[in-house]
Amino acid sequence: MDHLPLTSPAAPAVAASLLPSQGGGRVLDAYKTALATAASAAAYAVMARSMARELLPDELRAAARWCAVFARARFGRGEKERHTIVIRHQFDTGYSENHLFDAARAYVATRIDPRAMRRLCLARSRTKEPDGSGRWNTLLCMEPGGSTVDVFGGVEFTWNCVETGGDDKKGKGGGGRPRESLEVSFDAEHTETALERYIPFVMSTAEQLQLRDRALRIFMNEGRSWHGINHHHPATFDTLAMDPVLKQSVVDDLDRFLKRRDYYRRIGKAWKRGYLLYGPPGTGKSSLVAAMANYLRFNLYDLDLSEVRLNSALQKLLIHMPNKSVLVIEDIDCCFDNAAASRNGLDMDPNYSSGSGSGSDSSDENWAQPRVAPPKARGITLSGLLNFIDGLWSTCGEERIIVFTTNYKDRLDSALLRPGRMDMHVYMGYCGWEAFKTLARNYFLVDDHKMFPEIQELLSAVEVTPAEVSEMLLRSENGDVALGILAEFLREKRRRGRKETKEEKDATEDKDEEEVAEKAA
Ligand SMILES: Nc1ncnc2c1ncn2[C@@H]1O[C@H](COP(=O)(O)OP(=O)(O)OP(=O)(O)O)[C@@H](O)[C@H]1O
Repeated sequence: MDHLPLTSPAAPAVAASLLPSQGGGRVLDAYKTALATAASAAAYAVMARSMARELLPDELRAAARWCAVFARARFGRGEKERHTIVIRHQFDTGYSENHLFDAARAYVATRIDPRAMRRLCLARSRTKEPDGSGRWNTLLCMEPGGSTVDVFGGVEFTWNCVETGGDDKKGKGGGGRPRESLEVSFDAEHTETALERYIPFVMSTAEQLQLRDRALRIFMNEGRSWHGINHHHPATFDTLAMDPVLKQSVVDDLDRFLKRRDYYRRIGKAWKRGYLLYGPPGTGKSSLVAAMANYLRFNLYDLDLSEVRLNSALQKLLIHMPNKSVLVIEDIDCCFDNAAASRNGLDMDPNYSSGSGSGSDSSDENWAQPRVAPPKARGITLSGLLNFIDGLWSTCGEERIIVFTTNYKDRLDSALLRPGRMDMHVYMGYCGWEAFKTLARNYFLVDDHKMFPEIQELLSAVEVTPAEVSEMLLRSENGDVALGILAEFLREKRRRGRKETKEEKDATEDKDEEEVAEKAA
């Protein structure tokens, strides 16, 4: 076999530099021999590669390639320095728990592939809520000796579960029992990423998981403190009957808010967001608040201002609200006393004409008529509340939502409607066709029905709240029957509406005639 020609452009230069002035003949020979040997080795390698390509099946070549990569990774790793962060279950004294260990364990549980583990530990614990109720948590953990790999920002982090100790010597607080640790290892060059980005990410992910799993609570004010009970309101954005575009815009707004911690810091604003929900009673304002709390997994703080007598009490309540919570003040239009009532020390405003009390009365068609008002806050003012929310309160906490609800947006103090005060105004209106379809799907799992065309037409002709529709749909478990009841209810509403319009028209005509007669007389 012929040797390959020596075509390397470097060769003549190298050869020239090797040419000594005397005895150069032997050196030159040796150089030529070396080059010829190298060239033939290269030629053999090329030939072997092309033979392998022809003779070996694809699978075998892929396996060989994998072995090469594995060997490189395995033996190459030895060359790289590895660093390890040890997260002990307990500190050395053995008395205090290491919360980072719990966070890491919860995080690693989400990264374990059970199929890749020969031994797994399954733990179930019951957490006691302050109201005495219990909650079960199930966690998949690694057993000592277990290992799993996580990739973050392109960097590989290897988690190991390690058990140490376990001898009979009763260490201080350790009781001689083995101690479990989680260790995370990575290439030394990624130490900064590990400490500054990965570990904070592990902790925030664990916090999110904990938020997701925790039982939500609703707190109500009594005197100067909050009292909470578990919050099981079933409303979610899926069950809420409202205009789909508006619903999506509320969800998007909440999502944006959650992601904007750094943004709020950068622009120097408190990380809070205000929503004003308005519309007739029974249109779902309270349900929307519950859906928001369920969506965010935030606890609800339902502030009854009639219980608050002094500004100092209000401030104490607000300061004691933790982060990640929703503050709701319902019927804000009737929370603050007017000056006259204040002077008289009255709790009730006889001229009150809000349609809503503390709960909703869906069948009340006279919601705009005068009623007995709920007690009002005395000693505190709306501007005092708003100033506190915008001022001190916003500096002592973050990630908070404030919701005000009202049946009468037009009666609200201009201070509340000022741009920048309530970030989003959401109108909760009468039940439209899309909202009805959500209710029908919720109640009877139907997307279509022979009665739908008539109901659609009736809904466009009458004003009916989602609460009224829900009430009709609840009257029977049989969808055909319930939709029939609803259609009859809507027909009756339309009949009454027409009659009232006719009576009003007749009355106006009578009045006009009377006036004409009087003028003629
Ligand atoms: N948009 C809606 N979607 C689903 N259910 C609704 C909706 N609106 C009302 N409901 C039903 O009616 C009940 C009362 O509604 P909700 O209390 O949310 O209305 P509201 O507008 O807050 O009334 P109020 O102004 O009187 O406080 C809810 O528990 C729910 O069953």
